[in-house]
Amino acid sequence: MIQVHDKKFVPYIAEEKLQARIREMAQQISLDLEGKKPLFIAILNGSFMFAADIFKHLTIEAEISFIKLASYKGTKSTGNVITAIGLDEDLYGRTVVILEDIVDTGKTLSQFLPQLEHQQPEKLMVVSLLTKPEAMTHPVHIDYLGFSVPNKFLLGYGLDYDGLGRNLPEIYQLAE
Ligand SMILES: O=P(O)(O)OC[C@H]1O[C@H](OP(=O)(O)OP(=O)(O)O)[C@H](O)[C@@H]1O
Ligand SMILES: Nc1nc2[nH]cnc2c(=O)[nH]1
Repeated sequence: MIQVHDKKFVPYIAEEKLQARIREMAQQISLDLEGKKPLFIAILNGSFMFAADIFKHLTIEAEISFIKLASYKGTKSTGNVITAIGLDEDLYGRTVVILEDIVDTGKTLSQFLPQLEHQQPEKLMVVSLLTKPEAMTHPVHIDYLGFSVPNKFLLGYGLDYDGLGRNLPEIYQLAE
């Protein structure tokens, strides 16, 4: 059990299990997108660790870029997604792969994906380490998923509680 600010969290996904799944996902993506020179777009802040780990296990030619979107404050979605750093790349005709740490309500991606579609990429795919099917109010198709998890607030491996906990190498769940 660990404490961050006022809340207690219990271990949920161990580092070895995370890393093994990420390697499998990278292998599958490499097989499927061979020769496509995909452009990966990681959504900051939360995805920085996942993006780095998955990207280094890819065995194909690929590019990566970053965009900053945010909607969470404390342990709740504000329902208001803001773009804090935009995207410079031209997506026309490209295979574009979004990297997310978590798709929770689906609000962030359901607002962001249409903006990308507008630029007419050849293909637009989503990779997410985590999703919470019970929380999804804005359905988002996930092409490559790490783990499906219950509707409880998670911490660690990029995911924060009011700015803290992102550095934890494993994932924790809010204690009952
Ligand atoms: O599906 P949703 O309910 O929209 O939630 C998913 C979003 O929430 C997290 O970002 P957050 O807004 O917490 O910002 P951060 O990545 O900077 O912590 C996560 O990285 C996703 O982008
Ligand atoms: N830290 C954290 N951020 C999130 N953003 C969307 N869902 C979550 C979650 O469960 N934990």
